[in-house]
Amino acid sequence: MARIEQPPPCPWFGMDIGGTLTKLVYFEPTDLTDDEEGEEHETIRTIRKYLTGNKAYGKSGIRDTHLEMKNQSFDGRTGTIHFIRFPTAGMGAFIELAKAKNFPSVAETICATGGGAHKFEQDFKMEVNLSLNKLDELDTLIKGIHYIDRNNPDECYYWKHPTEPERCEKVPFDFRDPYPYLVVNIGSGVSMLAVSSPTEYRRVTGTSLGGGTFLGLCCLLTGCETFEDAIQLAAQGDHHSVDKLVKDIYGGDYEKFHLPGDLVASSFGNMIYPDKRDTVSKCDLAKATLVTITNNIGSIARMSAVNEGIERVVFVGNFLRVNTISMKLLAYAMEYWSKGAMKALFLEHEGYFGAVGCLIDLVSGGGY
Ligand SMILES: Nc1ncnc2c1ncn2[C@@H]1O[C@H](COP(=O)(O)OP(=O)(O)OP(=O)(O)O)[C@@H](O)[C@H]1O
Ligand SMILES: CC(C)(CO)[C@@H](O)C(=O)NCCC(=O)O
Repeated sequence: MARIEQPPPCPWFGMDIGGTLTKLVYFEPTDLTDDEEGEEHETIRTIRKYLTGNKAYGKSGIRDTHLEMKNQSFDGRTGTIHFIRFPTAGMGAFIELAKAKNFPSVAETICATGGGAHKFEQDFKMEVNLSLNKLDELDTLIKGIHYIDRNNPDECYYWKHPTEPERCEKVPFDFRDPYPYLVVNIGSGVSMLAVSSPTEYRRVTGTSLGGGTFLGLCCLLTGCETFEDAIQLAAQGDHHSVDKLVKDIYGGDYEKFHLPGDLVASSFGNMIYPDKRDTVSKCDLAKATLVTITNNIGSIARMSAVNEGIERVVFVGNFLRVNTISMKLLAYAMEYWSKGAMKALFLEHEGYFGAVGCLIDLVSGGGY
């Protein structure tokens, strides 16, 4: 049953504590009158100024200013939603900051989702005396997708001509009547959900070969340290020398079953040969890792969509951040293997939907 209550007083946050990244969304009221600003609790003012005045927080916190949503209205208040992320490994420092900024004097509870809402619940209680109102990560993901899509006209898009660099373009997609659709959430691991209405969905399947696998393998194979570096290496690499292709096995196409010679027959299959291992570069290994993980996800997504009788597949999650290579690969693979029947769709706010779903739950008293 929906819980319909008044939202608590500001500040309003939603937090998604994932296996790799924590996503924090913050609603900044922008309609405060001078009087209200004067009366604002000092701690709220400090938090507001700190969060909205910076783009970087400590060593690894980032505010994604390009995603900011202005003129959002909740409970008679108008304001801006801000999008902030930091590595979950830094949760200790975040808890310290909440303590230092005296957060518990203005909020007793934070709405939180993701595995970390469970894992860190006791730490929040013991260290800062904050209770976590735990929400399910997939419920909030769907809620967040529906809220943002309805409130940001340019949210949904697809890639047209994904394999032709000169003609390839990002095209807006009208997502007003999307049901049924499949959500493929590529985080550390991958969850796939069949969504049949604004309130009904089912987790169809998942795979542990996800964004965490890409980054973990890249760190091992190339010595890189960050996701951004891994993606940059991949952008300069060529996977064809790492993978064994159909033409490496057939000498050309496998005609009977229409498998073109350039198709990957065996990911990393050429790395069994010492001479090939000696000639591949770090960039090639990064690209091969990216292509392997992406194609595997695309393949499971396509089979799940076929099983569910679904044609629209929406890919989200931070694995797609600054990662047009994977988006274009997914766009091509979905279209090619479904003979044009399926479409790969993408959303601008990539990894933030769970955190937004939490915020919406908070401000709507669970009744949204
Ligand atoms: N700055 C970054 N640091 C680390 N990983 C990043 C970064 N940017 C993008 N990524 C990619 O995003 C993935 C994490 O995505 P996301 O935040 O959606 O998942 P999560 O919530 O941490 O994981 P899960 O949902 O499985 O608990 C990483 O595994 C990595 O592939
Ligand atoms: C465990 C979660 C749901 C945490 O977000 C995610 O990482 C995931 O869906 N992993 C894949 C698990 C599997 O279905 O094999």
